[in-house]
Amino acid sequence: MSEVILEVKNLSINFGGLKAVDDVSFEIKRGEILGLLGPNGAGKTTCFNMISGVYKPTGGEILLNGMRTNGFPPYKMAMLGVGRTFQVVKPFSELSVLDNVIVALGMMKYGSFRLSWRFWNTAESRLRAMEILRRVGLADKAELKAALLPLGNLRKLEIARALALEPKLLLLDECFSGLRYEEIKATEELIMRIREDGVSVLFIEHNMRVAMGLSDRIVVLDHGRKLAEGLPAEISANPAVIEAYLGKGDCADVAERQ
Ligand SMILES: Nc1ncnc2c1ncn2[C@@H]1O[C@H](COP(=O)(O)OP(=O)(O)OP(=O)(O)O)[C@@H](O)[C@H]1O
Repeated sequence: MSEVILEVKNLSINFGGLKAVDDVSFEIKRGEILGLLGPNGAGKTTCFNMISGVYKPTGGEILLNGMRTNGFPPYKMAMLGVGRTFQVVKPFSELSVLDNVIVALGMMKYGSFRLSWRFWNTAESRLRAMEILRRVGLADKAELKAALLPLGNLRKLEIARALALEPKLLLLDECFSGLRYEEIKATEELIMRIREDGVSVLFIEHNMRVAMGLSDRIVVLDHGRKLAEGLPAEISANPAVIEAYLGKGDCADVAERQ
């Protein structure tokens, strides 16, 4: 587990006078699960937006497999192996679960939704999409309209669509949010299986128990800056982390774990 997939060096972005991300550095190795934590407004999603090409950093560097990708557009980052899910799930709700994955496969092949219709309904695309749905545990829902799925399955569909891009790095933005206990367990197992396939996972999570249990390492942001980095046990015992959370009345169970 020593090959570095993503390196973020002194990453910064300003929105007007606000330093939303300020001099943040960390790296992720192949097959590693890294938790990105921090109170509301800490800059976590903004980091995702820079890594996935939505925002261009105003300072610092993003290196994917050693290649500088600052300012690359999202489709290019997807082609280079950065898959992503969103805090708010965004399936094509009128399409079936299977067709949602087929569209994502077309994106992988053609780089645009406009052209991905070419991939539609080929035997190859259906087979591949079913394989991905089996991987995430949604094969029996393939023909259902996405709009009919409950949140837990919608989040699995988001992960399926990201997997269609055959990512080397998967960014998961609060993929446990709103899930029931059994759904959380199933999603944790899914992420562990994804990692076993050699994919690196960077995930944003507010639920401390989930973050501590799933992460190999954790990076904590606060007010755009890196507050701490370490093993889950080190993070849960870190006074600065406890203060950042308790100060905001958030995630009090960091302290409980000591
Ligand atoms: N496009 C933007 N324009 C202006 N300010 C922004 C923009 N995107 C994010 N911000 C600001 O940057 C800061 C960091 O936001 P971000 O969404 O990255 O935080 P977060 O850690 O993901 O928070 P949460 O846990 O609530 O999702 C916030 O103050 C936010 O209002």
